[in-house]
This record gives sequence, C-alpha cells and structure tokens, in this order.
Amino acid sequence: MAVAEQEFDDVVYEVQDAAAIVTINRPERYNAFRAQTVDELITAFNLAWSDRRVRAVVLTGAGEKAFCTGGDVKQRAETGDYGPSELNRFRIGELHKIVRDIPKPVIAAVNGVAVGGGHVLQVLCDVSIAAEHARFGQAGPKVGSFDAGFGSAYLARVVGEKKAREIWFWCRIYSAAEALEMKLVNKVVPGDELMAEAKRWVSEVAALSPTALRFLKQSFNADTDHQAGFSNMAMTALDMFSTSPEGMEGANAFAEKRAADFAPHVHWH
Ligand SMILES: CC(C)(COP(=O)(O)OP(=O)(O)OC[C@H]1O[C@@H](n2cnc3c(N)ncnc32)[C@H](O)[C@@H]1OP(=O)(O)O)[C@@H](O)C(=O)NCCC(=O)NCCSC(=O)c1cc(O)c2ccccc2c1O
Repeated sequence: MAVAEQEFDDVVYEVQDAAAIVTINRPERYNAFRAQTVDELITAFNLAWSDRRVRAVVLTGAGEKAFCTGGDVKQRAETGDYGPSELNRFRIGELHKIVRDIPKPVIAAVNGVAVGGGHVLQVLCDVSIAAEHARFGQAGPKVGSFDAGFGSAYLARVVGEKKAREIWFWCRIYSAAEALEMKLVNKVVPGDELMAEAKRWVSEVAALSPTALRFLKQSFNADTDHQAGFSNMAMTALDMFSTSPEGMEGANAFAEKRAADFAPHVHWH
C-alpha cells in the first residue's frame, strides 16, 4: 500500500525508493521542536510505518547547521510551554515511543548540532550516521530542563554509565570524532556525503527480510521497554518543573543571552 505524502509546516516528509526521509524544517531555530513539530513528526512516522514501500526511515534536519536542538527554548521563554498542538498536548514521549516501535530501522543522519531533546532523538534512532562537522550534547540543566526517561537511562545503555553522567552533568559539546569513539554514532562521513551514505544504508537493509528485522528490533527494544515507565514519570515531572521559577530562569536566560542564575534554587531535603 502506498500512503499519500503529506504537507506539513515544520517537517518535510518524502518517500524516495525504500526510504522515508523525515526532515525537521525549522532552520531559523536550529531545528528546535515546538509542540506542532512533535505532532507532525509523529504523523510522519505513522505514515512511514503504514507505507509498504518504506523499508527504513531517515531522520535529519534542514540545512547544514543543526540536526535538532531539542525544545524551542525561545518559545518556552515566551509562553512557558512549547506552543499550541493538535490535541493540546506536548507529545514528546509519544514521539520517543514511535521511533522505537516503528518496525523498521530508523537512521539518524546527523547533519549538524544535535543537542538537548534533539540529541535524545538521535540516541533513540537505531543507528546514527554523522557529518564530520556534527556536534553532540545534552543541555537541559543549562536551560532548566532534563529528560529523566529514555534520555538518561537509554543513553547510559549506549555509552555506559560514567559517560552518560558526564554528558548530562557537565553539558559539554562533543565532536563527531568523539561521538564515534564513545559509540554514540555508527559512522562519520564528510557533510556533503551524508544523505547519500544514509540512502546507501537504506538500500542495503531493503534487501533483507522485513519480518526478521521487525522481530530483531522488537527484541532489542524489549530489554529497555521498561524505561518507558520512567519516561512517563519524567514527562510529568518536566511539565511541573519547566514552568517553575528555576525552570523558567533557565529558559529566560537563554532567550536573553545571559548566564542563568540557579543559586537561589539550591534547596535539598
Ligand atoms: C545548540 C547550540 C549549542 C549551538 O550553539 P551555536 O553557538 O552554534 O549557535 P547559537 O547559539 O548562536 O544558535 C543559533 C541560533 O539558533 C537559536 N537556537 C539554538 N537552539 C535553540 C533552541 N533549542 N530553541 C530556540 N532557538 C534556538 C539561537 O537562539 C540562535 O538564534 P539567534 O536568533 O540568536 O541567531 C546552542 O544554540 C544551544 O545551546 N541551544 C540551546 C539548546 C537547548 O537548550 N535545547 C533545549 C534543551 S531542553 C529540551 O530539549 C527538552 C526536551 C524535551 O523532550 C522536553 C520534554 C518535556 C518538557 C520539556 C522538554 C525540554 O525542555
């Protein structure tokens, strides 16, 4: 069954041969996502799931600067949330789930900076191919946010506990070469070869048994599916934390291009 291709505002969805190419298209915000972007990404992944032509999905960002920089912090500073959405919900947890559950390989083609929730997306893809100039890291604690679901627990499965804690606690930015060394990505290629390389991976996988691949993906996932429970709790916590004075200080500081002052919020019990 061929599924109709669809027009979106924040996402470009195309089917080329066996590949569904899903491009986050907000280059002026370094491909940061707002609630509408997340809705559209979920619809795009559903289209790719149902389309028998599609044997693998390539997730990438528009332009050469950014893959995705996570939540749109300027939107958050303005309205305290990630803006309007189809169902009046910010469905990032559902996006994480469909990237994992779609029974076809998902390839991140990391064409630039992958930071914050954008980095979590590349981590959740089955494999990642990076441009030489791509950069990687988590940013939540800088801007009053965190992903205590797949973003932390699954990252630790990929790079190990020590490295995952370093990545989250220090919010450093890593080069593509460092990402390859810590097994955060599968391959690094020159920027102008990235999409051709990703498409090559799709055409190779398209020759294999789709049912075998489906079972294998579900088998890999089964080992970490319990992390979806943490993810649900983390998203509830984030709903509350991101609008707190501490959370908003992070978002406002980013929008105002100043260092955040979290000192008034040191209070543990
Ligand atoms: C990514 C950077 C390290 C790049 O730095 P660089 O110096 O190369 O570029 P600039 O900083 O000059 O950025 C260029 C241009 O893009 C704008 N921009 C960049 N990122 C964002 C963003 N995330 N939102 C909005 N706009 C962005 C930037 O302002 C510049 O615009 P100008 O008009 O000034 O030219 C660096 O940009 C950076 O650190 N970006 C912020 C990264 C970040 O904090 N991301 C959000 C983390 S929180 C998050 O992702 C998140 C995820 C979830 O799943 C959630 C779930 C539930 C609730 C909350 C969640 C959540 O907060």
